[in-house]
Amino acid sequence: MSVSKTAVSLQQCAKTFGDDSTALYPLNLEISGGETVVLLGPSGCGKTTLLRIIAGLESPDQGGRVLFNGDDVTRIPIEKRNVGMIFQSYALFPNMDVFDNIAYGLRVRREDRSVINDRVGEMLEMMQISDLSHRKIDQLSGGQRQRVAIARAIATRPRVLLLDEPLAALDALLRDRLRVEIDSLLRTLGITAVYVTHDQAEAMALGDRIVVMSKGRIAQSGTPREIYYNPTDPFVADFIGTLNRVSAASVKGYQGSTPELFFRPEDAEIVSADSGNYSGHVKSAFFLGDRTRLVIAGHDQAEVVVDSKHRAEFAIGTEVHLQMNLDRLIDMSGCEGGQSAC
Ligand SMILES: Nc1ncnc2c1ncn2[C@@H]1O[C@H](COP(=O)(O)OP(=O)(O)OP(=O)(O)O)[C@@H](O)[C@H]1O
Repeated sequence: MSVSKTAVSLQQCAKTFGDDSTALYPLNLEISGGETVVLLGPSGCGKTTLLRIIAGLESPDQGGRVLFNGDDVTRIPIEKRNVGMIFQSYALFPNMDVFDNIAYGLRVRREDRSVINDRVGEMLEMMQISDLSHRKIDQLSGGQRQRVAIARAIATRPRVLLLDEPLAALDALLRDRLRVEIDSLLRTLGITAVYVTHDQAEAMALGDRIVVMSKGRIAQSGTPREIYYNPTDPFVADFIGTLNRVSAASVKGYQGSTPELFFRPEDAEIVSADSGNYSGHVKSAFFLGDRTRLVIAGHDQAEVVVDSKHRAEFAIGTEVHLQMNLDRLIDMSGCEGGQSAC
């Protein structure tokens, strides 16, 4: 990532629909040039509303301001903000072919024919759809349509690219492939991007920074690693990945003073009966191919999730022993409201 000074700045942006439906409480967010910021959170937390405020499709409530490279664009409509948008639903023109869809924004700007031809050619090549140039949109697969939508959004070289769950409608394999391509595209072009998703894996893979939202507020903002290993908000701790919580007294060999210990599934392994520092019995087991995800009812009444790489099957009720890596415990002391709130 090559980031430069602030490209997008949201200042005290709030949004209330009608009299009392608050989608966003006043929030501040600075996005650097070239940075990919992922807005992550459950349905209804305000991600799309925030994206629409950046786009100019919604105005923030009185007092909120949106700045692009230091210029106040709060009152400037979407068509004059030079943003590119990509939605889950593609939003392509069905009566035009692929070439004309990609060329659309350039034509609106009255670019020269040669500029349009060159730029569309470049986009077709970049998205590997040159052979589809004269196909109609309804003759394309979902993945191909999304490639066209991406090409169309970046053809005008937008100041900010806004993506709202662009991969949500695609099957898992295609989603993975396009995610890799979007990542390399954003990095190659150095575009400032804001990407909305409720998919953690997508957020982790694509974000230089993840902004986790909850009920119209920013719960935490940080790099994927910061968010995963140092959650500072109870909601984030719960929402990102799986976090196990056991009583310290039930863990053999633990000598610290914390009453409860928190750890990720990957930081414990199933070991033989005479070893390990924690035990319980198998409550459920899900075979996932490369591993089996086990839910273990601990002897301290905790419910613990771990992954086994063993090929053996685990019958419900089997006694299992875990070795939890005590050097990799998640420190929840920074969690607002203390551990009891987490
Ligand atoms: N035009 C509108 N009128 C009234 N309420 C709205 C409007 N748009 C959004 N809301 C409300 O604002 C809240 C935030 O919606 P928003 O679409 O931003 O959430 P989201 O996090 O993007 O959710 P999802 O992941 O389901 O798309 C929701 O409670 C929603 O019902």
